[in-house]
Amino acid sequence: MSTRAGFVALIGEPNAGKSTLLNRMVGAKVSIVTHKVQTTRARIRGVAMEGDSQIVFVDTPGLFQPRRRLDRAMVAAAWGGASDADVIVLLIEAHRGVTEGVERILEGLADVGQGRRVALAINKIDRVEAPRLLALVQKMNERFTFAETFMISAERGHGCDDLRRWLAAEVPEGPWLYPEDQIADLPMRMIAAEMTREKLTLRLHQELPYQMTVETENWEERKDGSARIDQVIYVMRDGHKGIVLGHKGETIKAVSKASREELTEFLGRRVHLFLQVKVRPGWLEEKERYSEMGLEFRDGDG
Ligand SMILES: Nc1nc2c(ncn2[C@@H]2O[C@H](COP(=O)(O)OP(=O)(O)OP(=O)(O)O)[C@@H](O)[C@H]2O)c(=O)[nH]1
Repeated sequence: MSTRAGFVALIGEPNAGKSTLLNRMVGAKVSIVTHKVQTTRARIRGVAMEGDSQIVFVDTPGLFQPRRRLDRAMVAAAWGGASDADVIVLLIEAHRGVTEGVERILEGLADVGQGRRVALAINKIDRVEAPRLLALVQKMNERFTFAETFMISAERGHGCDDLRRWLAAEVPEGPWLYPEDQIADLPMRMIAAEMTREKLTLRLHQELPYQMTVETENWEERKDGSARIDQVIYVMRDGHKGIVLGHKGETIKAVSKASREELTEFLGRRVHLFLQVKVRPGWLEEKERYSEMGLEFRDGDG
């Protein structure tokens, strides 16, 4: 059996229906709530299995929420997740057509999308009549050479299976990136890590060592209905460790408490959260390796 696996960046304006589509693709409810903090990190939104293919969806936060001063470097960084992905899916809304936001994305694609597979998915087709839809398909394809165009309704499911099958065939041949038994709780692990990261960011402000990552190492469902979550905060240098721990461990304690409270509310049950800080000097190299796959920090994060 030859397996396939790869990264798919789902891009589109806010409200285009990315979350709805993702839930369809992944087949489970995945919602990321920590959008308060602007990071340019490509994070994993979910993993879909289709036949022998593993499709890992990443998103590119910050891309479509222009900041007051959005310089070139930030735009480039924000596109990072998309430019590292094997396939890009641009999601637009049928009834809104080529909006200003879509124009901006098309401009970005002219750079980033060159030489890579980009699919167009026109969503919310339930909201328009066929002639208007076809005109939009034509207009968009005149603007960019899409590898394929899909007309879908993420909410009702139309066209979603076709899109998933197409993506499954597009991702490169290779071993799966996640063990099958971890896929189900992967989004939750990511969300939990993101929550802790957010608390660290809020707590440390400018002091935050940007070369830092949080990983959920272990997630255990306990018989009493609570969850035990072990996370590791990786920093680059010993000095950073001190910053994260804080005076007498005050910072890490406060972060742990805040993150635990949010997780408890999010999960609707008791959470035991264990945080550890580890120095991982080799992380930068790993970071580069990972970012090739659209996985980790981009420079300019934070
Ligand atoms: N009519 C219609 N509405 C849809 C469809 N797909 C999504 N929606 C609605 O569009 C709205 C936005 O969907 P989301 O999935 O939250 O959009 P998003 O792109 O993830 O939005 P952000 O998180 O803001 O980036 C929701 O109210 C959905 O119910 C569709 O196929 N048809």
